Amino acid sequence: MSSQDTVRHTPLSMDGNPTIDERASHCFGCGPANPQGLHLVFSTDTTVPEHPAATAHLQLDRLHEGPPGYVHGGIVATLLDEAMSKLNRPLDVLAVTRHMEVDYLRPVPLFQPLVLISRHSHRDGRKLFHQAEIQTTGGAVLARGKAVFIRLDKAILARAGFTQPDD
Ligand SMILES: CCCCCCCCCCCCCC(=O)SCCNC(=O)CCNC(=O)[C@H](O)C(C)(C)COP(=O)(O)OP(=O)(O)OC[C@H]1O[C@@H](n2cnc3c(N)ncnc32)[C@H](O)[C@@H]1OP(=O)(O)O
Repeated sequence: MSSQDTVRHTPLSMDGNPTIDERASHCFGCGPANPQGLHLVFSTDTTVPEHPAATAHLQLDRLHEGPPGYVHGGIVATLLDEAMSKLNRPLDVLAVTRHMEVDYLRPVPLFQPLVLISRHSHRDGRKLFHQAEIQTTGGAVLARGKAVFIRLDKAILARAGFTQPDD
C-alpha cells in the first residue's frame, strides 16, 4: 500500500490529537509553512508493513549550494534525516533522531532531479534503525545514511526538555 504523506511525522494513532510538528508545519524538511524550507513531499510504501519505505523526488538550486554546482553536505544530511523520519509514522511511533551517520559517496548535483529513498531496517525496543539514500534518477547512489531513532513517550519528552510552543 502506498500513500502520500506530505507533512506529518506523527503516528496514525495520534490523528485527531495533533502534536507539535503537525500544528507548526514549519519543519525545514517538509513543512509547507516554512518559507525557507525544502517542502519535501514523501510517498510512504507499507507493502511490507515491517519494513516501510518512503520516497521523495526533488531538485535543489543555489540556495542549497556547498561546492560550486553541488549540494551542501549539511543539506545532504538533512535530506537523509528527513527521509528516515518519515518512516516513523507508518511504524506508528513518535520518534526523533538520536544518531546518524552519512557516507558522502559522490557529489550531489544542483539543478538535477534526485530521488530520496528510505527504508526501515529493524527495531530494538525503543530504538528504530533506518537507512536512506540519495540517488540519481538512473539509480546511482550519491549519499547513504543510517540512523537510530528513539521512540518518544511522555516521560522521555519531559526528561529531554521538549516543550510545546505556545498556541
Ligand atoms: C516535543 C517533541 C516533538 C517531537 C516531534 C517529532 C517530530 C519529529 C520531527 C523529525 C524531524 C527530523 C528528525 C530530526 O531532526 S529530530 C531532531 C534531532 N534530534 C534531537 O533533537 C534528539 C535529541 N536527543 C534527545 O533528546 C535524547 O537523546 C532522546 C530523548 C532522543 C533520548 O534520550 P535518553 O536520555 O532517553 O536516551 P540516550 O540519549 O542516552 O540514548 C538513547 C539510546 O540510543 C542508543 N544509542 C546512542 N547512539 C547509538 C548508536 N550510535 N548506535 C546505537 N544506539 C545508540 C543509546 O545506547 C540508548 O540506548 P538504550 O539505552 O535505550 O538501549
